[in-house]
Amino acid sequence: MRKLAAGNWKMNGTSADLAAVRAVAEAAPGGIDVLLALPATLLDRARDAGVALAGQDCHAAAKGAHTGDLAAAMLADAGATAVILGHSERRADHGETDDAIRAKAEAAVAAGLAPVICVGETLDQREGGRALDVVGAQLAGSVPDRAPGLVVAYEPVWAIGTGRVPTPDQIAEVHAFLAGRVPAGTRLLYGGSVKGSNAAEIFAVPHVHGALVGGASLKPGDFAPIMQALAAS
Ligand SMILES: O=C(CO)COP(=O)(O)O
Repeated sequence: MRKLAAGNWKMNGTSADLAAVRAVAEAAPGGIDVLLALPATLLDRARDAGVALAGQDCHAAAKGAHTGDLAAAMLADAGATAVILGHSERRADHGETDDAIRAKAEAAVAAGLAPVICVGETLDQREGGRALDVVGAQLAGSVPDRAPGLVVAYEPVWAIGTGRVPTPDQIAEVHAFLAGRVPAGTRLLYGGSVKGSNAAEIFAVPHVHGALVGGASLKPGDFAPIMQALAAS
């Protein structure tokens, strides 16, 4: 299975950052896939930068009266080949449910986009011993029956943007659990405070096929060592 280094720029990036997209493309080592989930406003302008692109959300409908939303086919038309769905920030900020995420994923598949579906427990849920129950329910509820190119990202909410990273054993437990529940060929990414300094340790964990990187994907100098660690893993 080809490994995948994915960057999630979240609500960051303007035309001034297109040079960073090109720099990531240039720094990408051979042998791994690299994917940047840019703000939708940059997708079309980055389509010739030499790196695969993803959206960060899409609507479940193909078109229509949904002010401010984007259809999966619009993202594909702008150059995306994948879309992140069900990120914990969207689950929290927009009240996205597993049902809604599954409907979006079905729309993404219909438009030819690979869905990158995020799951992950909060700190309360982990401390309550419910991490596997939570990610298992999110997975069962949000992954469609048919999803070519499916990627699942395990992103513990308490590790996102905090500098806190689960132990390799904690990541291994969740990834082994997910590996037993996803279709064959599904890549499993870890996300949450991945940096150049911890990437090699994370990529050595069984059933970790790459990373979904937030903050450290914004600067090519931070993302390059993560890509290199993945290529070397
Ligand atoms: O949410 C994330 C990627 O989707 C992770 O963000 P950080 O790498 O900034 O912790």
